[in-house]
Amino acid sequence: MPISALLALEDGSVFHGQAVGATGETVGEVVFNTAMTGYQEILTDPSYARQIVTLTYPHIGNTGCNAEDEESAAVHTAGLIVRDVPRRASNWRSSESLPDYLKRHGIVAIAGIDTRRLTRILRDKGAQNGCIVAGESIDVDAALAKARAFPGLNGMDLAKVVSVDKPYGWSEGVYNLDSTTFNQPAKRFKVVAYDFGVKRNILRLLAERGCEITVVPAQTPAADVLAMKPDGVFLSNGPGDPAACDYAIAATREFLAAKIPLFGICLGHQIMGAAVGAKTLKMKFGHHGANHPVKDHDDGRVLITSQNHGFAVDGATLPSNVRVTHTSLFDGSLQGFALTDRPAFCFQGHPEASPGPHDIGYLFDRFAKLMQEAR
Ligand SMILES: NC(=O)CC[C@H](N)C(=O)O
Repeated sequence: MPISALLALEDGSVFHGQAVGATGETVGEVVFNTAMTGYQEILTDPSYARQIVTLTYPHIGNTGCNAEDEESAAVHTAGLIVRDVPRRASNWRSSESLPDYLKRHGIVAIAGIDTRRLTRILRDKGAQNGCIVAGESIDVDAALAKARAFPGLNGMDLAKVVSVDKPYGWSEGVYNLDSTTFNQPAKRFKVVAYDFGVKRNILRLLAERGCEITVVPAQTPAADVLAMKPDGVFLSNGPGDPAACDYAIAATREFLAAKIPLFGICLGHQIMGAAVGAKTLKMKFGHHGANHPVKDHDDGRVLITSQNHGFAVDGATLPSNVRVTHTSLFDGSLQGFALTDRPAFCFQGHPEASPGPHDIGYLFDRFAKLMQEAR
């Protein structure tokens, strides 16, 4: 007999389904992601902390789970919602089924609900706070009350929560063709990467460009980083509200003043936006998927990108020493900018996403070029 599960949203919607992960309960902000593959990368992306993800693609778990596709050492999503988990996983790399993987990581998940209805609610009303309960006895009213009691992500500083305690080094490049060992590229640049919830493939793509990387905790003061005399500083992706990361915004201002090459991705982009004086805002339902068209204003190309953000930098509030480099063709929102008087630029989407489109991977080359030119 399957174990029952329930999803309750703050707007009063209730969905009945079956448990496909751990039993228990979880609360968070419910968001939808339109990627057809990459569920394991999504689950282990620290940017999803305190968020419950529903996938719009109906069959999730087809290729099972493996040890290589993890974007961090833990599952960070607060919960998972899917339409259907296939009974058998089939892939040569699969070492565990998705339900077993979720149970082993203690992640509460629900399947068998109408994810199209759920996604329409999230599109119409905006991301909703929600609660999943999985187990033998479920109290609907208690689940609704828990969904409503979740404070929401506005004002929540989660970067320092998911970050590391101590600095560590990273030198692995991308996977070799055997898919289990890594390339070890020659090192040309010393880079300090702030871990606000960094994904491993970002570090791999930096290493692939010749970066010898020291990953540092989110609250590392800029003076400590500058004392390491890096060629460049990287600001990572991460969960929560960028405006709450005052320590990171202050550090970024110091890096800008020092004219050190600077590259930010997603939360890092938002932190750079706040550092130059722009406002950040909460989007209605955000961008979460692997097929988002983005225009590069330098050459007019349209690039397909991976995205995962619920906050954004308000393009109307950028100062005059900023050049907009990328715009979303879904909603016209700001996707990237560069400073005109500093070697600093950033991107809102995920140029490293794997699996996912590689169109925007040239941004890593741009960072390497900035560091080369600064020598
Ligand atoms: N992927 C990220 O870095 C997300 C940034 C931020 N937490 C947001 O939701 O917009």
